[in-house]
Amino acid sequence: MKFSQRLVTELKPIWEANHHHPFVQELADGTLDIEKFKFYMVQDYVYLIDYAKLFALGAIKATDLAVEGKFAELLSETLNTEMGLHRAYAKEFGIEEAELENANPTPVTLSYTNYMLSVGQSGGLDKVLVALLPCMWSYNQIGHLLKDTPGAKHPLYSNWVAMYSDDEYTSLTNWTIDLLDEITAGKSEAELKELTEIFKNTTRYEYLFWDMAYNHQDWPKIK
Ligand SMILES: Cc1ncc(C[n+]2csc(CCO)c2C)c(N)n1
Repeated sequence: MKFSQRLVTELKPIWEANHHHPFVQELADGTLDIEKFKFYMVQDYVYLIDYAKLFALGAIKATDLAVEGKFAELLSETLNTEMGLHRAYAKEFGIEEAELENANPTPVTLSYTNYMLSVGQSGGLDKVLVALLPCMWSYNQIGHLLKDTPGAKHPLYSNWVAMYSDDEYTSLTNWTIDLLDEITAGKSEAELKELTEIFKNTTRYEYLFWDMAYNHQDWPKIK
């Protein structure tokens, strides 16, 4: 069995919880409170600044030129296309670019990005991939799930849905899944277990990220 299939089977309940989170459901219905979406956008921008560095780590750990080039493409895609969407939203909300860039990460954002970067730095390409994949893969799935919902026609949320259900993004996600399957073929059960644990953690962080945004979870206000 391909490693990616094993991940889907083992982590199905967490994937489903992510897809059914009220933030995602209300985005689909087009009923999501705009203040929650704004809070999410700012945190996601700060998140992406660090997340993009995982693609740079992928390029560092790549053992052939084609893979190194693809990670460079993913890095550029994130910094320009994906974060471009966030900058456009921020402009619409009257949030300055500097404010976006200098926003304070919440405990969940900080913990999620630090976890991925520390795992990515500590191992080989396999660890970089399991750390970064739930993020790409789950958004691509959510993008497709939301494609035919009221959210896809919502004046504000339609661009978000279009971005994550886009064919180019789907093919980048599939390329990453295939690469993981390729480099994990023949690994021992102990190695696969360790990789599954990392994948599980970042999948759970995805849930926490929706939850943080939905509930505006931030640092305690202590003067
Ligand atoms: C918390 C969080 N998780 C996943 C994504 C989605 N995402 C991040 S990088 C990337 C690859 C292409 O740029 C994708 C799809 C997000 N934005 N925020």
